Amino acid sequence: MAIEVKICGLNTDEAVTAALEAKADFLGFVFYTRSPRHLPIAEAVRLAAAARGRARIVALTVDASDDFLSEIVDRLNPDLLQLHGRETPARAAEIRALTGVPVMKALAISEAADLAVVADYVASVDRFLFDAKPPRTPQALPGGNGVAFDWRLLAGLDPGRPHMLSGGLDPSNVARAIEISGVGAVDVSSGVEKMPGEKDPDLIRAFVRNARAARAASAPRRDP
Ligand SMILES: O=C(O)c1ccccc1N[C@@H]1O[C@H](COP(=O)(O)O)[C@@H](O)[C@H]1O
Repeated sequence: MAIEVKICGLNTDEAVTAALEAKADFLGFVFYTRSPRHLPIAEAVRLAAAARGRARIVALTVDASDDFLSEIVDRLNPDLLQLHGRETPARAAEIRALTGVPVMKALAISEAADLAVVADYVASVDRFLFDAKPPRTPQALPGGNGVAFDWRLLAGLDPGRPHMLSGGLDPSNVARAIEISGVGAVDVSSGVEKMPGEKDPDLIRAFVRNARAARAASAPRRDP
């Protein structure tokens, strides 16, 4: 079964076109003002128009308010909300009920014990995204830092929901990451950039190609 690929932090027509032509499955738009990939909602709506029906549209938020989430959903109509902050299981369930949009909760992983919280979230979310813990520096973002974790921690894991791997992936390591972790879906942001916030169409194409060429170790769960 084909590996699913999400390209996150898209902010130009050129990058959206590259992701769509490469047949990425998910296109991510970042709504977090501290990120170099942050977009005003109107610009995300414009960029996403080309993607609708060709790839799933993902809105990434970090501890967003009800008002902000409602505005994103009303205007962008995303297929998936990526919750990349400190949202609790109760808050994730609340967001899903408020918006009616499936949610993907990002969990920060550095050791096996970090996976214990999966059980707390499983009833409240539709997908998991396993990302590295951010560096302990004042300028570090909750994600998008280009930092990897030990992919072996995910080998053989069934979190009860479809899951994606992210954190420090790039065209040179994505196939190995898939083979070691056994995941059926991967997500990338900084690994397909020339500099923070500036996507490279060639790297986007190479990432999707190399992910699809990987030998998946396990049959991935599908949908939403
Ligand atoms: O990309 C961002 O700017 C971002 C900001 C805040 C939270 C998450 C963010 N991105 C997500 O982080 C992971 C890993 O990114 P990277 O490939 O290591 O750069 C990825 O899931 C992005 O969706």
